[in-house]
Amino acid sequence: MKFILPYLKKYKKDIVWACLTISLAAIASLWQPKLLQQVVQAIADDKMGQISSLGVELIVIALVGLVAGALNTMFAARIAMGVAADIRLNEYQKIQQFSYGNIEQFSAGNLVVRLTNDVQQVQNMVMAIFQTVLRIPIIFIGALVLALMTLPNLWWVILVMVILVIAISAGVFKPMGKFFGKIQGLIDKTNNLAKENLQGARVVKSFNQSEQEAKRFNVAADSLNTINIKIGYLFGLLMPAFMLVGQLAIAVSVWYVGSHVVADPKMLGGLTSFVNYLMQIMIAIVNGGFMMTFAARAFVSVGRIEEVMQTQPDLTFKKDAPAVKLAGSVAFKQVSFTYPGDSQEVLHDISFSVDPGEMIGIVGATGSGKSTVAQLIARLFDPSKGSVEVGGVDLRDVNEQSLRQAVAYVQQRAMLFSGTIADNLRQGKRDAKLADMRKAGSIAQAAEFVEKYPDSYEHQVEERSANFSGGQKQRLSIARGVIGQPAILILDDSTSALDAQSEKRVQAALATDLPRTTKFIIAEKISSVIKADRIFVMADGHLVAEGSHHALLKTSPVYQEIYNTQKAQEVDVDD
Ligand SMILES: Nc1ncnc2c1ncn2[C@@H]1O[C@H](COP(=O)(O)OP(=O)(O)OP(=O)(O)O)[C@@H](O)[C@H]1O
Repeated sequence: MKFILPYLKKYKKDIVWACLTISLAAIASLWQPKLLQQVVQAIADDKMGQISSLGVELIVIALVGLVAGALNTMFAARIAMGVAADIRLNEYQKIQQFSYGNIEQFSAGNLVVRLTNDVQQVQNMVMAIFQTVLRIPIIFIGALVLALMTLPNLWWVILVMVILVIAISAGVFKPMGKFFGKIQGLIDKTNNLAKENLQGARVVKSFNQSEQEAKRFNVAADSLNTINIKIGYLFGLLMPAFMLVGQLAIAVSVWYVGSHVVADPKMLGGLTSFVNYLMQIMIAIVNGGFMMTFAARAFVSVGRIEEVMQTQPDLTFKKDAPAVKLAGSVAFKQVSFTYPGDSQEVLHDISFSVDPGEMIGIVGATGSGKSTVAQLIARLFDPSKGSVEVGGVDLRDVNEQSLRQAVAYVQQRAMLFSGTIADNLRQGKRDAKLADMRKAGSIAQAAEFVEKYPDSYEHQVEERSANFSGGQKQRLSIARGVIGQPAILILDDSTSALDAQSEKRVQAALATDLPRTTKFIIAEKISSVIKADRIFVMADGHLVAEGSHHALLKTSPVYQEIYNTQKAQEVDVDD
């Protein structure tokens, strides 16, 4: 609750209105039995003249209750949806501040559930507070007092009924609350399985894994089903048990009134409202039980959202760092690195320095640390030991905007966002004009297919860029990388899906059009880096050699081995 209170402040007026309308609706439903009692009494006393005015009163009260109830739903919905939207926005903004490491720590799927499903649970709870919870004490106390005032001799019927209803509620709602808690986790699991399966639909189909996947999904869905069935059983028990208690209370009341009505004829009218109040008391207790299980589920979600909000980004940029135009030099000073949450160091004591405009190739076996080096230059992580400098500035002291303008990192897995091609290119240069896009498209060899579309750069990119081939996606992400003419461009295996001819054309265009840009070309194939000024050779997280292709062939056994293996595989090494 402490977490939600600040969010409620904004909706003070709606809260006042919600409280007023819910009170009015509750009072109306307490009033109705009294009027009914008077109607019955009028019939018993043969005072038919009173019936029509009582009828009008009944209709007015019912209408007041109806309108108040409808207005209350409107105010409660406004508060609940407003609070949920504010929490969602704050949580989203918080996630935006997260480092890559923070996001990996939670996992992207988990964060999505915390942003959607968990916020929905909080929204449901806020709605319930202003629609139901406030009504419970008014109805409970009001109906109790009015029932006692109506037939005071039957106080013991009320007491026994309340004790029985509370006992049943405690017995049923406690396990139900536990089951609801488990449901949240199981929904996460089935969602994740379905998401993974659908995203990997091609792999599932090509490896004929549909049956296997269906079995995996069935196991999770069965657990969810089992819990839902258990909840169903509890509900199945709950309603008849309450009904039994209610009917017994009514039967006892009728029997009691029946045996005393001759002595006190007014008891007959009282019986109708007494029975009604008994039901209202029972429903108030049952609703209280429901609200408690509901709240238990919502509190789990509040905890999960709070966890996100309280997580400190493990990588922040100095707010007072001056914005400068960073030069294209890069220096690693005794850099070692361990991924957050891992214990194994993946880069060991790496030092090098690169001058502006140099073209650096990075080669090495898979898992040798090439991409990790790239991620440290782009400051997706900070080194565990040592320092990384760009343009002579330690990245821990750099201005974020300056770094993002200076370094363009085209990642191994091309990732485009839904929207248009132009929207994606503008991520690399906010105010990019058509001419900039054409230039970038031509460097990345993307113009040849983009400009064939009738809508050219306004062509739509579907969700997960499903309407582009792997090579097209790579070309577009290279175009996004070069469009801002960065001081440093990192191509992390970004041409792996391009044919040899296109790759050569990209490299030639980079050399002519971005001559002053420092380029890091990470590649599996030596042919991709053969023209680099220097090639860095990585092995098991160490920088084991550096030099030109010819020099390395003479001096580096690791490089020779890579070269010979690729040559043996008849990879076209254009020597
Ligand atoms: N996000 C991560 N969390 C934990 N460990 C990671 C992460 N990314 C990479 N690693 C580990 O760090 C080491 C270096 O990985 P890196 O991706 O830098 O290698 P690479 O040389 O680029 O490989 P490849 O050529 O296959 O892309 C590997 O052992 C890898 O398992």
